[in-house]
Amino acid sequence: MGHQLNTAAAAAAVADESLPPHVLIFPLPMQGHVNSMLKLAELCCISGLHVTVLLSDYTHGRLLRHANVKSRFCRYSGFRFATISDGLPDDHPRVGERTMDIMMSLKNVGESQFRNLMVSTDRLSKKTNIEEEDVQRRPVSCLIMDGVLSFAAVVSEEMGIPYIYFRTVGACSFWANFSIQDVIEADEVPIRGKGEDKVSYGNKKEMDLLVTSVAGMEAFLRRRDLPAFFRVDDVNDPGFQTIKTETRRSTKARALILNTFEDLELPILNQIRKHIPTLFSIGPLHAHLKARVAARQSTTGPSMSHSGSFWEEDRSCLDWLNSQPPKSVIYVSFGSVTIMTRDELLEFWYGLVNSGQRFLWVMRPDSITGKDGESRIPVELKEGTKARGYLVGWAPQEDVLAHPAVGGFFTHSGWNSTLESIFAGVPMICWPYFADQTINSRFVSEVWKLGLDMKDTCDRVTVENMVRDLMEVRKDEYLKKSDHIANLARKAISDGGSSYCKLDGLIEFIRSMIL
Ligand SMILES: O=c1ccn([C@@H]2O[C@H](COP(=O)(O)OP(=O)(O)O[C@H]3O[C@H](CO)[C@@H](O)[C@H](O)[C@H]3O)[C@@H](O)[C@H]2O)c(=O)[nH]1
Ligand SMILES: C[C@H]1CC[C@@H]2C(C(=O)O)=CO[C@@H](O)[C@@H]21
Repeated sequence: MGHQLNTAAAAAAVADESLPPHVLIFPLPMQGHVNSMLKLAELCCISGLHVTVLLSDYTHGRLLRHANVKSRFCRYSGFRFATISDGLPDDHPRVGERTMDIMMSLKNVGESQFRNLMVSTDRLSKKTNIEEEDVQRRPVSCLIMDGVLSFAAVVSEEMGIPYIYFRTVGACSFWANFSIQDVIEADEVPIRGKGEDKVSYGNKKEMDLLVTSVAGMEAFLRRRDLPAFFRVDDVNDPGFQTIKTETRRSTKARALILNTFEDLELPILNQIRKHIPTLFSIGPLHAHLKARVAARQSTTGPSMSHSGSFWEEDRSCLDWLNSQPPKSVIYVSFGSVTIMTRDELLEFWYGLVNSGQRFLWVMRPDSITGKDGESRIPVELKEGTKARGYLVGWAPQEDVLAHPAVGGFFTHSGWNSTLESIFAGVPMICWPYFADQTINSRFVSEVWKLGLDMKDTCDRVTVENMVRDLMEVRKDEYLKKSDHIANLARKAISDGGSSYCKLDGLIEFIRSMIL
């Protein structure tokens, strides 16, 4: 009997060894983070790894309702989701300023849930509560976690699981956050003299001063361009402090993944590499995934979209775009988190209509504060929109940006939107709302020269002038520059390109962790 048991154990051990590495991917449960981490998850599946993606129950529900995640991932037998709670009630808005609650709440409730899940499933080698099929997999051999969820690193260290950080923002924002202590010591925050609201935050003269303490950005980074986390009255602000410590903790991980490419952010990546030498820049992930899927298509059948949307995509806008002239439409979308007042909405709307340009505008159902019905929309806006505009609640954004009729993007400068626009060769007008967006927009306008930065203003005349500038007056100049950088992005994800090679390197790195 003893011998039989030993033989069974030995057989299981042999079976285990032949199993692929098992990666646990754990994004902050927000649209922008889940989008890019699901792309990485699919790339890992394509490379033959077993993958578990850990989401909040809330986010998982949104994906099941509105995205094709079931059909998208059922092609990979080693893939599955697991869930925990984000600690917020279902009716919490999870948008606007209250988005920070997601990170802060998970910080409080995440660690014990994560530990329980890992222990009760023997590091996810056993079936979880939401799983339908039981697939044999080894215990998690590597954790790839969002770079702001360091409580997961604590559990990982306890269990001896190697971990890698994936920060879903650009290198520019990561590096500014990494430099927070230097900026505080140089007395460049807090900004003294406050404006009355978010748009007019800070004393204008101080906000326009150059920041001297973020290495490599001295020539162009103004205080108003620092990630919006810096907009605090007190440097001990809990959100600001959390961003500082989470970012600094990245040095403890085995490696850092960024969704960017070498030709886009090389000088900043080199700054980061002085502190974190093992850095995999593997983006733009949305395009990288498409390229790798296309490369294996001949053996695996027809292509499928890679939607991870939390809202239903309204594809009718693609039909509308089909009937518009080439590069004539400005696409307007402020991502999944931005909210605006009714006054701001009207300023944008007048500006767009008065510019005389065609526009496709994503008005997310939960994005207007104090909304009180369509009846109060002035008739000239209704008519201008009927003549040259199209409104949707949520769009298939990657397809929209790739459409030949789109010639500009009015964006909030979320990092995914920025990369998607760069890859599609579409120039931008930036109206950053919070977080990393304020620095992304500075890089778009001053470093890459791909468009205009409208930060800290919101009036119809500025909107009208900027839309005209982008779509008419300086159209050729911006298109030429955008085309050049789009080519570099294409090169990065092609066979032998920087992101392509670094992704192969990352997969090898993960494989080496089970030896
Ligand atoms: O109608 C729409 C609008 C957006 N998207 C997609 O939604 C994602 C939005 O991501 P992003 O542009 O990064 O903006 P946020 O949703 O605001 O993302 C959060 O996460 C990002 C990554 O960390 C940060 O850069 C942002 O500041 C933060 O707000 C993109 O992939 C878009 O393609 C759609 O599919 N349809
Ligand atoms: C809600 C924000 C907390 C941190 C995230 C972030 C980052 O720098 O990683 C940027 O903006 C938001 O996506 C997140």
